[in-house]
Amino acid sequence: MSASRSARKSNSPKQPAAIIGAGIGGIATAVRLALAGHKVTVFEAQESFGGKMHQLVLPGGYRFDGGPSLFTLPHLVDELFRLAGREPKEHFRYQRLDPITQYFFPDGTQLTAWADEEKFAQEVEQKLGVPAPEVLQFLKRSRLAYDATADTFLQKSLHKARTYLSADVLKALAALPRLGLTSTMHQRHTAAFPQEPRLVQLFDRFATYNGSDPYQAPATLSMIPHLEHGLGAFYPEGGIYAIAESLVKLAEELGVQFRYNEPVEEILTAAGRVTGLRTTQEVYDFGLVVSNMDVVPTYRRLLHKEPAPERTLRQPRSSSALIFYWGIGQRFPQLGVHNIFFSEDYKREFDAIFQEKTIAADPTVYVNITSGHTPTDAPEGHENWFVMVNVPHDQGQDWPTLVARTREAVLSRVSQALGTDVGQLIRAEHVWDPPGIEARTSSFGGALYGSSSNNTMAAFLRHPNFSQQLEGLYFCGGSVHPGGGIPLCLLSARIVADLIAQ
Ligand SMILES: Cc1cc2nc3c(=O)[nH]c(=O)nc-3n(C[C@H](O)[C@H](O)[C@H](O)COP(=O)(O)OP(=O)(O)OC[C@H]3O[C@@H](n4cnc5c(N)ncnc54)[C@H](O)[C@@H]3O)c2cc1C
Repeated sequence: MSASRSARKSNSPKQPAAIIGAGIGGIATAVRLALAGHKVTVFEAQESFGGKMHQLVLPGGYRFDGGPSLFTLPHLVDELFRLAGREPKEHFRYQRLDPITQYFFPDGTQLTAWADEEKFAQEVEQKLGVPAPEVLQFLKRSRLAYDATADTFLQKSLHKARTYLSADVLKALAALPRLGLTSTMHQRHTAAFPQEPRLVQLFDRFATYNGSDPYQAPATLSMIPHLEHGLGAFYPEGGIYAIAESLVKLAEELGVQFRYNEPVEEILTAAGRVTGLRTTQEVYDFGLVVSNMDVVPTYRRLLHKEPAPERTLRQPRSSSALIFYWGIGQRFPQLGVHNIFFSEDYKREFDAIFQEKTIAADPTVYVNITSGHTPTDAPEGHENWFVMVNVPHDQGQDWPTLVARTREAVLSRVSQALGTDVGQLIRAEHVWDPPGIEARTSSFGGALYGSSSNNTMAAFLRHPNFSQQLEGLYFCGGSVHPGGGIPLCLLSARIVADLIAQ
């Protein structure tokens, strides 16, 4: 044990803790509990860690991050290394992306989202004709909304009475109506840029960052652009998978034991508290259990003898994704790490997802390419395309038909925008659809972010980070408070560790 580690680690013996699932939330919780002095065992159903944050390699040498591709708030990863007394840069490195995103509109307009807000505003003025000061004013409002609410809604448990005793929290709650509880994100963006539907579409897209619908989600979510435009988008050295990889290494150095290929089948309880776990291999005694498994199957499968919080579990799910991983036999210098090919009719697209539970004929296409930054991710002269379309979560749709139809629509859109027959360039292919996402991660219906944030009260209706019925049971990860996405999963780990410490 290093001197720094022993200095940081708690001396008092704590009860052993079990974590169900080695997703990013489970890994971060393992690090925190190990640092607090708990002996931690992580049970993972799959053969390795990461959950949605896994990686895959296709024949021909194309490496892909399987799930997340956009990385914000990197200090939340650094924080874990610092807590362990390590210099973050020696274990995990990243760079700020500039430009952040290349946007392609159906009318042929191409717009670059530069990291610098002024430069981005100038680009919008030049390409879309919206005066730069109006764009800067919008981004400023996004920052103010973020600053007014993020600490309260993302960093604290909303389900403990003591949270509401703080003056900051009461101030944030009082600010909510002003920040937009009665209008939608789309209405907010249309009011800001009435003359330019393309800019409205660009900012509406941020609703998809937590799997929501900009035509339903409250205008308070207009704070999301600040995450990317104000605080920055980042690229980890080696890709997103490096986040999970470096944190698992840290957890192992802190003594955390990872038991792969060992799914948990039941959380054992007696007299209102957790007593242990039954896995496919053994029965274990544990008084402290943290589930990183999606909260719906945690109740339905692991706690089926206990009453479930039905109202919480019935909250509408977030969107899911259909991903085509393509090894592409050519380089496209006009593309960056993040590329968006917008559809003609954004409203149609979200109606299809959230009302009709299907995929619109002409969906917006997101293409993530990491081989420009990490050359080993594709052979020389080739690229690794992670091509994603937002889709509804699985409700028994005819996925093979939807996948085949959407593949053609995607190829048509990107080929048209790039002036090349992209289908001819595909050298390797893999597809991940909502049933596949559920099968690999246990996420209910393959939803990417747990429940959606389409409802004004969504933040309060998410499952808390602790069980209200069973002592010793806690929850982390994207299906519980504060929500899905890498930063929020990392924050869920912080909240769980704080609750356990208290
Ligand atoms: C295609 C896609 C794109 C995304 N894009 C982004 C993005 O750009 N930026 C971003 O921030 N976020 C993005 N996300 C969301 C982000 O990936 C997730 O919010 C986050 O990774 C979820 O982490 P988690 O801790 O909830 O665990 P999960 O990743 O859901 O992992 C849960 C783990 O628990 C294991 N498990 C489940 N049941 C059991 C059991 N019974 N016993 C043992 N183990 C079990 C699973 O095998 C899995 O390893 C994306 C997700 C996907 C799928």
